[in-house]
Amino acid sequence: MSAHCDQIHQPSAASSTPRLLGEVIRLLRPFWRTIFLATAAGGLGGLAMAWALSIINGALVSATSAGALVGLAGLCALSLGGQLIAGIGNSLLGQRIVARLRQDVSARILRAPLSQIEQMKSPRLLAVLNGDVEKIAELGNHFAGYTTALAIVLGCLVYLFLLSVPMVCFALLLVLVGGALNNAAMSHWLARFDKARDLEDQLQKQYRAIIEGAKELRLNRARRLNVEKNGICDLTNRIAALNGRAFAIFWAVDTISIALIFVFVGAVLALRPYLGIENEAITGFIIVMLFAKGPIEELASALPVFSQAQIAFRRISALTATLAEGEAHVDGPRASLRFRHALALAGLRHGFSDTEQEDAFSLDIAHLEIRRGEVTFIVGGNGSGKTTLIKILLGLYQPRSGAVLLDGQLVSRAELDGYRQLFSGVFADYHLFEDLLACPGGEARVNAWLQRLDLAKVLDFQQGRFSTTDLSTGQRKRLAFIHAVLEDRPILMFDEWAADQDPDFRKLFYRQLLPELRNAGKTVIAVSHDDRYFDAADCVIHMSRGCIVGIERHPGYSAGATVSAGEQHIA
Ligand SMILES: Nc1ncnc2c1ncn2[C@@H]1O[C@H](COP(=O)(O)OP(=O)(O)OP(=O)(O)O)[C@@H](O)[C@H]1O
Repeated sequence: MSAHCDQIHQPSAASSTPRLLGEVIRLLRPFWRTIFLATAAGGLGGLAMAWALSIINGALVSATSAGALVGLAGLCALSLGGQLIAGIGNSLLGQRIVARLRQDVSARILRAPLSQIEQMKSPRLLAVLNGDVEKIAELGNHFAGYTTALAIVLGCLVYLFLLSVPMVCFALLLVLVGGALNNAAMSHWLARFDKARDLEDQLQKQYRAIIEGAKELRLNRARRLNVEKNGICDLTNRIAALNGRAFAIFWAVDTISIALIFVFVGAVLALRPYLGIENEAITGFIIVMLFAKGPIEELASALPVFSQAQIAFRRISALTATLAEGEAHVDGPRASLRFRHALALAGLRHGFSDTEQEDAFSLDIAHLEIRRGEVTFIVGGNGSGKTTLIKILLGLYQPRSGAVLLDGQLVSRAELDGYRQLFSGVFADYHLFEDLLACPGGEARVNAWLQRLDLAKVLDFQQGRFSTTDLSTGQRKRLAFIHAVLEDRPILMFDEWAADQDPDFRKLFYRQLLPELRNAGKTVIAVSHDDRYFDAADCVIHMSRGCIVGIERHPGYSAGATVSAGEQHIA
């Protein structure tokens, strides 16, 4: 165990945002073989197509030999084969990149400090996980088509070059004009896509409100109309208008670019007598230009998709940079810590605001000890800091200053994940999982608990899973209790667990379950507002405005007095 308190509790330094290009290279590097194969196959396919066009062009102006036809068939096969390999390769690549992005963002969220996740709020995280990654997936799905189109256009340019150098220069000039137009327009549509993406974060919040606030919104018509009109409708209309304008700019420029091809073809036809170029070259040009129009349009249509993917990638990159620090100890060697005597906090100070405002909440605890094998209640008014204290005790928040001590020794950063494994519990805003990862005592033990907490009639447990979590509020919390107990950790934490229970279960919790846990050698930390049961604790810590204002010990309290040996189920 480390002897340096500041090792644990220093807030991590903010990492600089990694450069976008670096991120792209990092993402693509593992797939370089697929990228190389798909690009080479696509390029070969495009060149073969251009060569085939040259044979078709030759055949139009002169007699066709059998050998030329066989060559044409071979080139068509090569072109199709190349396109097939490029298509499959790029599709697989796109999907693997999306899978990797999803894994990467999820892994960073899983490793981020809890305070960071709480600060970011779920709508922002969900917008990245769902919206932004989907935008990249969209690009991935179309990527094969784009690379094949690019290969065909490049192949056509090579063929045009072989036909007539001055005319290919003229064609390149048109490409440059088209490119410059697109480039100038791109900043306009990018700005609109970017603004629309900002609004997507707000839209996620509204989605959350209409799902999580379903009851309230049905009871309150004014609020429902407000969410519908000023929230959803307004935001979706603004997003649609921004995206619509961006696409309108794109289509205007796209039309001009395609018009340039017709201008070119028209100019060649009109100026044919004056150009002094052979007929074969002229027909070749026109065939190639008309043939390449499709792939050119496809490439142009890729620009907004690329722009949106670029914005999405920037968002993902910004999120991953924010979460980059992570909690290295989460992946460190598994230290199995033992809890023998007591947990303690010393010189602890924690707040949520970066500025030291006078009225900002601050938790200040000079010293606190939680003894092993005791039931400790943390009590106090709303907002007095009970849950914050719990999160620090469980190693979920890194306090601004001060130390968390396990059996008198500081818990180092490297040990923090191991330290957290000493606890299980039910938070006030708990999440209920449907499965049990481990089940010491087997199904029989789980079923006994379901019977005891009157849940056996509404669900059962088979093959490591509970049949449902669609239960009443009190039933869900009882199921969460079973999860916590079956994890068999030395310390159990309950944050206002009994608040949702009927009087019988409340009594069962305070008068039977807690004493049984205590008798089984467990340490229990419970946040409670049930003052009529405060006597069920060995120690009651009273909190007010972030400070401990009193510690009440009940030395005469004995669980054995309330639970007879025959009634003890937990041990
Ligand atoms: N994630 C957070 N970000 C900013 N402030 C927070 C956060 N969590 C809690 N607070 C603030 O910290 C203070 C203490 O909150 P805490 O949840 O610890 O109180 P509590 O004693 O558990 O209250 P209750 O009895 O209502 O559950 C409150 O004033 C609250 O506004």
